[in-house]
Amino acid sequence: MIKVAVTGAKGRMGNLIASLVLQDKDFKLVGVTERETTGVIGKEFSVGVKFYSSIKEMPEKPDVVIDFTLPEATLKLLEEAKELKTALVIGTTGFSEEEKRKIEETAQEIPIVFSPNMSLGVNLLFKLVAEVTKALKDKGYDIEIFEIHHRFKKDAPSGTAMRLAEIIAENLGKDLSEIAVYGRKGIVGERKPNEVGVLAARMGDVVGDHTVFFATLGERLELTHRATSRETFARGAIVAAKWVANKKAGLYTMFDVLGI
Ligand SMILES: NC(=O)C1=CN([C@@H]2O[C@H](COP(=O)(O)OP(=O)(O)OC[C@H]3O[C@@H](n4cnc5c(N)ncnc54)[C@H](OP(=O)(O)O)[C@@H]3O)[C@@H](O)[C@H]2O)C=CC1
Ligand SMILES: O=C(O)C1=N[C@H](C(=O)O)C[C@H](O)C1
Repeated sequence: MIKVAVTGAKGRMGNLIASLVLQDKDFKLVGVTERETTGVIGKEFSVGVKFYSSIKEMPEKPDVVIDFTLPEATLKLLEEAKELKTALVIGTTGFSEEEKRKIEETAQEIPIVFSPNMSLGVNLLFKLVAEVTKALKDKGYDIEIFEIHHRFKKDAPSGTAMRLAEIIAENLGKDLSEIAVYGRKGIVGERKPNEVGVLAARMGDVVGDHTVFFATLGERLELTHRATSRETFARGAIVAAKWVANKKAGLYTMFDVLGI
């Protein structure tokens, strides 16, 4: 039985994941967290499972913590997980480069699965985009990334769009900070050959759409993934938690978990 804790359990992802953990016979949910100020600390999430403000307060030490919150909450969690020697599954997005380095450092001491998107479809999209970028490099194709998410999303562009941009830059042999263009306005001039546009829209209840365009004069290739339910991410996180529970320290992605 794997002991699991879920952070941000009042949130869209945290709530769904904690519910799936409760239904899974391989897991025991030992506690969930929320912000100290929410007024739920000490109250029951479900029968026998309480809200805590830290994983350190839980009556049983979790083997794995699943985290879909905010960067500031994840950074605090890194310290606590290091102290308790607990594995982590991090789905949170919106980290700065420095914050990502902190995750890498912590993974020298504990096993961490870190991925901006836990769905199989998006992880295949990552592979496809790498292949197509390599194949079209230096052949005059413009590459642009579009993403759409629900009106409640806090970070932009999405973590997935940023990962797509990194994959494209890696496969072009370029530094992303030198080629990324985040939106356009005014007399910006003609498009430069190596620009990679990253554009974010926010509307309604869109779960998560990502398209990468490869366009040249006379044709356009579009690779699109549309998530229609958050279960696709939540189920990916559950698979990752089972996978990482007995791994040695290291930084892993969903490629490792899914074996793709
Ligand atoms: N990797 C993936 O596959 C996916 C990643 N995500 C990412 O997951 C994250 C969460 O998304 P979503 O569930 O929609 O967001 P929500 O805002 O619905 O949920 C986040 C939850 O975390 C809580 N929280 C904030 N700070 C703390 C803290 N210090 N301790 C405990 N809980 C805290 C929030 O509370 P409060 O409301 O008070 O701030 C909220 O309940 C985002 O970064 C999103 O991009 C989302 C879907 C898939
Ligand atoms: O906030 C969301 O909802 C999502 N966030 C992730 C991201 O930023 O890439 C993944 C997914 O698209 C949903």
